[in-house]
Amino acid sequence: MAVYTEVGETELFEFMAGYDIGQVLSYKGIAEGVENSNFLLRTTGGTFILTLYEKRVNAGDLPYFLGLMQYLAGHGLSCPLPVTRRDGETLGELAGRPAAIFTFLEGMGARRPMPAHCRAVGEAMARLHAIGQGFPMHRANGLSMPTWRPLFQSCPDRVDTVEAGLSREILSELDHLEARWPTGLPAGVIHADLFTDNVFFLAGDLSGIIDFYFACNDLLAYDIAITLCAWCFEPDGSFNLTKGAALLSGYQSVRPLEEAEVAALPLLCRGAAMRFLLTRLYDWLTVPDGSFVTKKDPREYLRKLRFHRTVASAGEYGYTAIGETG
Ligand SMILES: Nc1ncnc2c1ncn2[C@@H]1O[C@H](COP(=O)(O)OP(=O)(O)OP(=O)(O)O)[C@@H](O)[C@H]1O
Ligand SMILES: N[C@@H](CCO)C(=O)O
Repeated sequence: MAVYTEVGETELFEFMAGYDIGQVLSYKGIAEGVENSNFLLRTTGGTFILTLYEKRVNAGDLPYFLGLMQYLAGHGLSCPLPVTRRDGETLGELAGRPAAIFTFLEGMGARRPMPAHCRAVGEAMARLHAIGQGFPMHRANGLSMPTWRPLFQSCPDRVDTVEAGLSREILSELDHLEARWPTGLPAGVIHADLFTDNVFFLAGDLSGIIDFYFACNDLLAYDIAITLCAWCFEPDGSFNLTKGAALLSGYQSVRPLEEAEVAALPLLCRGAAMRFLLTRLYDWLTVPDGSFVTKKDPREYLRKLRFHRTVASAGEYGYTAIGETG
């Protein structure tokens, strides 16, 4: 349940006086989500999402996240739009936390993604990348490749209790990634957490993208790698080539990949799997049981990493050059 901070009626009414979106009819905590406290807010002006930013989000990054959502929405990408207050700001303070209100997006995450969902998410990601080229702010990726070894080193000394030999496997993989991580590929704004719970569908069509709190500037193809990892594996751990092909062709219908990006894809997928393996591993070993933060199984990403290690070329993810048939 992601409501870490309770909000009293009086303080909410005071906060709402800064906005021009009508009288509060009701507000209710939202169970989903891990990082922040979210409330469904109904007013005489419509339905909104109220977000209170908790400790795991760096307040200094909020202008980038909110500015990005405003920019993307303003350029036709469907995502929550931060509502502007009477004083012209989008960020305020409520219950001692930075807080903002967003437009409500209809739809829900695809519980069992099909190839058509994968194609749609590929296309939407490419549009995000294309629009993001004009966004003037910059935020370094706080979970980029050089941060992975220190993150691993900060894990408690019990890594091998998750799986025998895991420390050794991670260290050898880090050596591999550090020696070969690509440079010079097209870069720009990436979502960096485009998992199935962050992409909404309505009546089969993609209705919007949420949760920009890992967005940053990094390699565009790294975002594709993250998304392939999140959308194209089956519950039994196998990679679904049809879904991979759909995601990549959806992406390429908007932005064709460069040869160097295609060549780097297997390595970027190993990196993406490592990033989520490590953050999940850290939480697994440090977050107390029964806390609000839902711990996700690091072994899911260990299995994905092992698969990517067997991949020799992007064709094994379903990639075909534009104009060729798969
Ligand atoms: N603009 C929106 N419109 C509709 N629903 C939303 C919107 N923003 C958030 N939600 C709802 O709130 C939930 C949590 O949002 P979000 O994923 O941004 O939270 P979070 O705490 O950053 O979580 P995490 O990073 O763990 O996914 C979503 O799953 C969705 O149900
Ligand atoms: N998407 C992340 C969690 C929060 O962003 C994961 O599945 O590990």
